Amino acid sequence: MFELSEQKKQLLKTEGNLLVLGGPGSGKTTIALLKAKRIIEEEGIKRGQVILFLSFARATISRVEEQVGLLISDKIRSHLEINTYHGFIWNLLKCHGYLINSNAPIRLLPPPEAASRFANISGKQAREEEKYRLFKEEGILHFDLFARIGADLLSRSNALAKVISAAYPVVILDEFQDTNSDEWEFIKAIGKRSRLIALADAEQRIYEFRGADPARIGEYIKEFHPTQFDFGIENNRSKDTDIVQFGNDILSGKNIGRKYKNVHFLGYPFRQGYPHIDLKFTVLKARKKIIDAGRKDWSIAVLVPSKRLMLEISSCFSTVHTLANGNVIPQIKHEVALETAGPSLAAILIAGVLELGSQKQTNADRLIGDLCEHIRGRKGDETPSKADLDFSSALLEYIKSGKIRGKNRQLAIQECQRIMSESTKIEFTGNPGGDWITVRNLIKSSTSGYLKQVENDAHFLRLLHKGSILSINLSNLWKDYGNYSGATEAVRNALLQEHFSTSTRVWKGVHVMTIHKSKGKEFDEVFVYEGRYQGKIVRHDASKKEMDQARINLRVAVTRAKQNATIVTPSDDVCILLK
Ligand SMILES: Nc1ncnc2c1ncn2[C@@H]1O[C@H](COP(=O)(O)OP(=O)(O)OP(=O)(O)O)[C@@H](O)[C@H]1O
Repeated sequence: MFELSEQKKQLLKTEGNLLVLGGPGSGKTTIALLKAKRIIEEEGIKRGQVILFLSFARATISRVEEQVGLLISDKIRSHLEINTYHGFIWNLLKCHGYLINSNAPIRLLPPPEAASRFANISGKQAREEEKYRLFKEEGILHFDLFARIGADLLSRSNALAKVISAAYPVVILDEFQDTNSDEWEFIKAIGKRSRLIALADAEQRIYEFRGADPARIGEYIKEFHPTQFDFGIENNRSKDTDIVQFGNDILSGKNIGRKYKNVHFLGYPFRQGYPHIDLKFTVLKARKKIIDAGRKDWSIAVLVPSKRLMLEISSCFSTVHTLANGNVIPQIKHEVALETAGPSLAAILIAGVLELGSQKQTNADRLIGDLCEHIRGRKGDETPSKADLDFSSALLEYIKSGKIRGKNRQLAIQECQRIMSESTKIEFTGNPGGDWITVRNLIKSSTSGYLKQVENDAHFLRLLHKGSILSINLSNLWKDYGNYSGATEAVRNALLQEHFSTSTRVWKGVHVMTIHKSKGKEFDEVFVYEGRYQGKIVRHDASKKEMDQARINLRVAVTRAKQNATIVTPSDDVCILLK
């Protein structure tokens, strides 16, 4: 079992609210779970009472679950709930939402549909107002409002707040430094009666853009008077390496000119036509070394500053390259955390064709409507381009007036009509996987770029594997009706379930993700990669604030490594934090 420092042993004995500070890998999550274990086993917890471990992201939860598996027996596991703010608050609202909104039941606005609905509302203020209006007037809840509405609920109903705190007497707050103002309001409300254990590292604050505030830890101290513990630079993740030291030195710039054990730097040259091939070689080499050493359950992460670079790397890893000298560079099997809006909206469109086609009905307007949703919402939180917005507005106008101008727009309409008509001629088989691909291929046959984009996005959907809930539900529809009537609803439900599911994901093999997504995770080998033209860790002309944020981001990235961290940067334009 783990050996604990005196300070950690002391923490286990301390009652009341706690603030647990410490650098990357200092053991904050681990000690919080051990504390939960002790509370459950020794301090006594009543039947039905649960310790809540609150995290921001589902991906972090799977990492925490891994640790729970090592530390906590199944017997006491039932007294521990690990959930996201979204998941926990949604459960509250499902049961008690009527207390703050008479539009019962409250309906959720899933992120992909929200993206499409908000596509042409510009300005933060206007978007916020529309979110509130939707909730107040129509009872439709945008995901961004969860924490604020949850806080409202607890502060308005004393009786409910008492019930919740009786059920959750202790709440552990993971990554507390990244708490935004709405989440803070929620914490203040629940902390009135429940004990709080906040885990934080101010220097891992990488969500300032979504409202994380440097003053938050101070506010917590003022409000809850916690007993404080600081594990400083204790390093349990990458023992006997200088990885944490390097991470800390990056913050002040002390790293320049120094060497660090197990921290490597690699410059890559410009290679016409093969932009990321050096990274690919490097990862292949690292993977081979691990496999040759007979290691099982290994993990490698490639962490990049931007989503666009992540997609480029993923596509490079998925390609078999043949070099000028005839050498063949194989694919690298990997996982990539893709934006889910595009694939989700593509799935809704495909389900619509499946649903109508299998009933021998055509309704091209519905397909055109689904195509508009996809065009407007496929980039998630990013606003679509003006061209895309204009295109989708023209199609929507066509649905109303039957009029459309412009070659590409007419083509999209004709293609929707053709696809609908062709879909009624398909002999569907009742095998959801096969029928899904038949529809996808029909869409692929389109000559309209916008429909091709749907087909492209649909490849990244991971909902329809054998045995999945969606696959079973579609099979059941077929059994009941002999067609796929209700397929769209089934897909929407599956997408929502996916959003709240906290099923454990195993972080093994090669992963490509943004630095932001890597927070709270750990991998054997980490490659932090920056692009040549875009996806820089920091721009040359960055402001002081941007530079400080980039230092924090780079520290988070390298300290995800257990064994080796390698920073890969263009050799003729080395990252300015390294020189
Ligand atoms: N006392 C200990 N002895 C040995 N290993 C430990 C100990 N505490 C934690 N570890 C291991 O060190 C790693 C990092 O621990 P943990 O995730 O708890 O740190 P953290 O402070 O939450 O990290 P971060 O802030 O980077 O997310 C984990 O693999 C964990 O199993």
